[in-house]
Amino acid sequence: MTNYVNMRELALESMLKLQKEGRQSHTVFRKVLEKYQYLPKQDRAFYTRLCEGTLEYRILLDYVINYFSKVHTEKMKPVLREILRLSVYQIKYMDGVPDSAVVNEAVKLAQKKGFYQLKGFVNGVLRTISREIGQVRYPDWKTPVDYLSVCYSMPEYLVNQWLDQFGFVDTEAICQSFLETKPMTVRVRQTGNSEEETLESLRKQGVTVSKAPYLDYAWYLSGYNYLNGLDAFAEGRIQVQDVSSMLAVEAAGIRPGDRVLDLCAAPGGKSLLAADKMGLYGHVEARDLTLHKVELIQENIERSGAINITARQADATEFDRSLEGKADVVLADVPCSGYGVIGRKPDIKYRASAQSQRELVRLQRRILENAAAYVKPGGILVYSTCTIGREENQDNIEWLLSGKPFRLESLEPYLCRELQGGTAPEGYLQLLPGIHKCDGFFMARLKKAKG
Ligand SMILES: C[S@@+](CC[C@H](N)C(=O)[O-])C[C@H]1O[C@@H](n2cnc3c(N)ncnc32)[C@H](O)[C@@H]1O
Repeated sequence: MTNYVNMRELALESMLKLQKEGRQSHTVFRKVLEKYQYLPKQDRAFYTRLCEGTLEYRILLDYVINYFSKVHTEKMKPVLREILRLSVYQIKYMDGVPDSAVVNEAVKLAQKKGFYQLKGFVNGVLRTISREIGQVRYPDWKTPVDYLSVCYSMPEYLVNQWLDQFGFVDTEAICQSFLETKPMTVRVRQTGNSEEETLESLRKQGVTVSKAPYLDYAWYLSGYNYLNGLDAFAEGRIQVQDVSSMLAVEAAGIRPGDRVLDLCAAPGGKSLLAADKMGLYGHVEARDLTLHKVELIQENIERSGAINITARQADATEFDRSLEGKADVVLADVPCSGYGVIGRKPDIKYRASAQSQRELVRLQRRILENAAAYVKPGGILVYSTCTIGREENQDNIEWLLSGKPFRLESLEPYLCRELQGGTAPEGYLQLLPGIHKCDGFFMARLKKAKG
C-alpha cells in the first residue's frame, strides 16, 4: 500500500477535525477523498473504512481501551485518544493489518504529534490490547441497556428511547443494522431516459448494479471509485437516493399536471422524483432555507435536465400568503434528528439529546402548520422524516390532526405488497433499519377536507 503511514495520519486529522469543529462526518471524509482522488483505490478504501469504522464503533472501542488503560478515555488528550481508537479499530476489525504494524505506526504518530513522552503509554496500552483483546468481558443481554450500548456502540439515550418504543428484539435489529455496510442506492430517471442504456453505461464503467427492493426504478451500485466519474451520473440519468425517500414521493400519488410544493427540498431528491413522475406536465417548486442549499438543488436540476421544476430560497417557518390553498401536493420532508440514517452518518448518534429533539419538534410543527395551509382543499400533504421514534413522527401527525381539517389516507395503493399491512392502511409508515430493507424513515399521507 502506498502512503501507508500517511493514510493513518489523514484519518487522525479527520477524526480530530470532527471533534473540534463539530462538522458532519460524511462531509469531512468526502472532502478528504476529493482532495486525494489521485491515490490508489485501496488507499482510499483503507482511509474510508478506518474513519467510518472508528466513528461507528467509538463506544465499544472506548470500552476496550478503558478495560486496559489506567487513564480513562475521557481524561486523555484528544490526539492520543483518537490514535488509540483508530488503532484498536484496526486491531479488532481489520484482519489484513498486522497488530505489530498498527502499534508501531501509532507510536510513530504520537511522537510526530508532539507526544514523545507518552509513546511508552501508547505502546503499552496497544500491546496489551493486541495480546489480550480476546479476554475482554462485554455486558450481556441481562443488562440490556449496557449490552446494546456497548456491543452496538449506541448511546444509552437512544437505546432507552427505542427499547421503550420498539422492544428489545427490534432495538437490537436496528442497532445491528446500523453497523452493516450500507449499499449506495440510486434512482434511475424515468422521463426521457432509457433504464436499459443507463444500466449498460454503469456496467461498462465497471460498476456492479443490482436490484434494490420495493421500487422498480431503484438500484444498488457498488464497485466504483468516484461517483462524479460515472457517465450516468454526469448525464443526470441517476440520482443518489435511498428507497425510503423515493417511497415518500410515491405516497404522495403525484399525477401529471399537479402543482407540487416541496418546502424542505435540498439537495432535491424528492423534488426531482416528483418532477420525473409528472413527465412534461405540472410543476414542482423546490424550496430550502439557505442559498447554499438552493444551489445544491439547482445543480441537481441542471444535471438531471428536468424542466418542470424550479428552486427557490425560502424559510418554511415563515408563512407565505401567496401559496395559501394553492398546492395539489405539499411535501414536508422536515429537518429532523436523522436517527434513521445513523448507518450512513454515524456522528448523528453522538449528538442525540432530549433537548435537541424537543427543539426539532417545535421547528417541525411550525413548518407543518404552514405546509397544511398551502394544500388545496382536497389536496395532499405528505409529512416525512428520516428518523425513528414517535416524538418527531406519530406525535406530530396527531398534533396536526387535532387542529386542522385533514385525515390520514391509506398508503396501500402506493406501496408494493411487501410494505402493505401494519399501519400502512391507517395512512402512515415507520420504516425501521434491520426490519425493512432501507434507511429508517417515516411518512404519512394526509388529505385535506374539500371545504
Ligand atoms: C431532510 S432534509 C431534506 C431532504 C430533501 N427533501 C431530499 O429529499 O433531498 C431537510 C432540509 O430542510 C432544510 N431546512 C431546515 N430548516 C428549514 C427551514 N426553516 N425552511 C426551509 N428548509 C429548511 C434543510 O436545509 C434540509 O435541506
